[in-house]
Amino acid sequence: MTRLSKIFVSFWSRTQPFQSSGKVVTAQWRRSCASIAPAVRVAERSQIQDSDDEIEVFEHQSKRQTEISPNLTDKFGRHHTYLRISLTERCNLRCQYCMPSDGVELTPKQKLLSTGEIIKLSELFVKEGIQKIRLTGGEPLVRSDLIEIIGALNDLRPHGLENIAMTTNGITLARKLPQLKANGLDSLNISLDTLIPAKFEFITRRKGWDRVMKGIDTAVELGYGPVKVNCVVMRGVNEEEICDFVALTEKKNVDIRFIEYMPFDGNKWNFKKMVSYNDMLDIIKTRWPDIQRIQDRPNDTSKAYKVPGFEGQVGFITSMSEHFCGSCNRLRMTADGNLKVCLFGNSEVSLRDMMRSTDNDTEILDVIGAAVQRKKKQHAGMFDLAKMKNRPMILIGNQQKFYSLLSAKSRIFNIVNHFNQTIKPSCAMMAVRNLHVDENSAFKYWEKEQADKDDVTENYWEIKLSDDSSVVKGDKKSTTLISDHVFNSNDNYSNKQNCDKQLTHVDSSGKAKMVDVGGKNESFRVAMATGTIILGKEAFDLLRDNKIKKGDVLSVANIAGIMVAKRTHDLIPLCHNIPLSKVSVDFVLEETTYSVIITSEVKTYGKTGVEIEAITAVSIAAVTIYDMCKAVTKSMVITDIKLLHKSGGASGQYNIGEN
Ligand SMILES: Nc1nc2c(ncn2[C@@H]2O[C@H](COP(=O)(O)OP(=O)(O)OP(=O)(O)O)[C@@H](O)[C@H]2O)c(=O)[nH]1
Ligand SMILES: C[S@@+](CC[C@H](N)C(=O)[O-])C[C@H]1O[C@@H](n2cnc3c(N)ncnc32)[C@H](O)[C@@H]1O
Ligand code: SF4
Ligand code: SF4
Repeated sequence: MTRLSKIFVSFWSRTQPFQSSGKVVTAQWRRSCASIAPAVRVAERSQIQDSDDEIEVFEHQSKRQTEISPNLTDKFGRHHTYLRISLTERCNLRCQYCMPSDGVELTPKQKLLSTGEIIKLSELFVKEGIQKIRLTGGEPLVRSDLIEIIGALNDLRPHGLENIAMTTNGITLARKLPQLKANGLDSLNISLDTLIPAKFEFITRRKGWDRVMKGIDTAVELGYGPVKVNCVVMRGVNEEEICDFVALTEKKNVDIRFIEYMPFDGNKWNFKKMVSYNDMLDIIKTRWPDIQRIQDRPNDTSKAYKVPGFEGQVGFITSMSEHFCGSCNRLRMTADGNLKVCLFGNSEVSLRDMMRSTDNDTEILDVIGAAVQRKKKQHAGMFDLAKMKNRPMILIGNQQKFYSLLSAKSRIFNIVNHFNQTIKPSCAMMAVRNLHVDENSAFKYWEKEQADKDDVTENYWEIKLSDDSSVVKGDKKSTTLISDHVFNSNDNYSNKQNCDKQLTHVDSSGKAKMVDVGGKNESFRVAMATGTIILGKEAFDLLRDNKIKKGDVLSVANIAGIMVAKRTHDLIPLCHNIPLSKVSVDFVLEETTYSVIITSEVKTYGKTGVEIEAITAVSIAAVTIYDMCKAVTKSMVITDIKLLHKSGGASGQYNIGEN
C-alpha cells in the first residue's frame, strides 16, 4: 500500500472504533472530508514513498471546530496543536541535570523575543490551529512581563486557544499565582526533584525547597487540579525517594510525574544514571502492589497510575525507554525566536529574523510549514541522543560559547594541578578545600586579593587558567590567609555551638566517655553525607569507562561504604553500636572537574543519630576509590566531606546551610 492510501485509510478509520495496542479505542476525533484534503496535499507534497509502519495519531476531542492548518500537520499526519514557548534563558536555580553551575552565556537582549513579538507569533500560531500554549524557559517566572503575556494570550481564546499552561520551578510562584490565575493561567506544572531540603540544595545548587512546596500548596488551594509535579529521577540522587513522592499523593490532589533523565549537551547524562520507567514502577510496586494504570489524558507525555483510594495520581514520562513520538503534537519556540519542531532535533529556523524583516504573515507561515514538514518520525534513541549536539535544556544560544565556559570547579582543578607542581601539597589541599566552601565567592575573593600583586618572588606562584589564559598570582602566605578567612567563619560557628552546649563526650574530670543513650526515646533517624574525590583526567576517564585494572571501582567503593557504615562503632572510639535499617552509597561523576561526588544515606530506628555512620561511609568509599586508582595517579584529592542532612531525635532537623 502506498503511503498516500495509508493516510486515507487512517483518516477514514478515525470515524470508526479502531484497534490499538490490543484494545479497542473509540475514536473521539471526527474530521470532515473537507479537512482531510490538506493532509492529502501534505502527503502529495512530501512525495512520501512506502515508509515504516504508519503512526497512530491520537487527537483529543477539541471544543474547537476550526481546521488545523496543513502548516501544522507533518508528513506523518501528526497535527501540532500544542506550542511550548520558552520565555527566557534565565533561571534562579542551577539544576545539575539542566545547566552548568556557572549558568550559561545569555543571548543579548535585543536578540530575544520582545513581549510584542511573543504575542504576535502566538496569535499567528493560534490562528493556524494551536490550541494549547505552555510557557516555559529557563524560568518563566523571572520574566517581568509574564502577567501581561498571559493576559494577551487570554485574549486569543476566541481564535481557538483553549489552554494556557506554564512549567515552573515554583520558587516565586506562591506570591505571583493569584494574579497569573486572574489573567488566565489554566494549568500548572511545578518541578520538584526531592522532598529533602538539603538534597534540593545539592540538586539545584540553590536554596528554596520550602518555597517550592509553598508554591505547590498555593496552586492546590487556588483550585489547580491536579497540579502536576515534575520529578527528574536520577540513580544515586533521588530514586530512593520515589515512594515518598507517591505517598504525597495520598492526601494531596497532585499528579507526581517521574521523568526519565534525558541527555542534553553539558548535563553529563549517562545511562547508569537513568532510572527507567519499569525500574521506577517496580520500586513503587514493592510498597503498593495494587497501584493501577489509569486512563491517560489526551496527548499526555506521561503514563498515568493511581494508588486506589489516594487523592492524587502519579505518572511516568518515558521519553527514553518508551518514546511517545507517535502521538507528538508539540512545537517549540526558543527565547531567541527559533522554531524547534522536535525537542531532540537540532534543526531550527529563526522566526524572529523573519518577523523582523517582513510584515507578510504568509511568508512566515510558509517557513513554519516547511519546518514542520522536516520533522522526523521520532527521536534517535537514547544512546544516539547522548552523542548528538542539542541545546542544553535551558540554553538558548551558541554551543561553542557554552563549551568555552569552564566551571569554577574545573578552574580549581587546574589550580590544584599547578599547586602540586609548585608548592606544598598541603597548601594546595587547603586552598582547594576552601575554594570549595563556596567556590564562586572564594575564588573571586582570592582573585581580588591577588590582583595587585605583580612582583613574583620565590614565595610567589602563578597560575594560568585554561579558560581564558589569564594569569593569577599569589603567595603561600596569602593562601594561608584565605584559609584563615574561611576557617575562621567555620570556627566561629563551632565555637558558638560549643558555648551553647556542654561537651557530651567528656566527664567532669575531663576523661572521654561514651554517652548513655539508654534513656533516650527511639525514633526514625536519617543522615546524609557527601564528599568529593578529585581524580584528574586520566584516572577519571578510566574509572568512567570502568577500565581501572583493579576492577569495578564504584561497585567496590559502594560495598566498602556500606560495610564500614555497619562497623563504624569499631572504628570511632565513642560511637555507639546502632542497628542500621539502611545504608546506601551513591556516586555522581563530575566530568568538568574529573571528580566523583559521593553521597551516603543511612537510616535507623534507634536511640541515637547516624551521621557518623554516613560520614564514615563517604570517607571510606573515597579512600577505596583512591586505593583502586592509585596505580594511575597519586595526586588525587579527597575533599569536602560533610554532613548534608540529619533528621530524627530530640535535636531536630539539620540541613546544611540552614543551621
Ligand atoms: N520527548 C519529549 N519529551 C517532552 C517533550 N515536552 C516535554 N517533555 C518531557 O516532559 C517533561 C515535563 O515537561 P513539562 O514542561 O511539564 O510539559 P508536559 O509534560 O508536556 O506537560 P503537559 O502539557 O502537562 O503534558 C520534560 O522534562 C520532558 O521530559 C517533548 O516534546 N518531547
Ligand atoms: C527546562 S525546565 C523549564 C521550566 C522551569 N524552569 C522548571 O524547572 O520547571 C522544564 C522541565 O524540564 C525538566 N528537565 C530539565 N532537564 C531535564 C533532563 N535532563 N531530563 C529530564 N527532564 C529535564 C525539568 O525538570 C522541568 O520539569
Ligand atoms: S530545570 Fe528549570 S529550574 Fe532547573 S535549572 Fe533548568 S530551567 Fe532552571
Ligand atoms: S522527541 Fe520530538 S517527536 Fe518525540 S515527542 Fe518529543 S518533540 Fe515529539
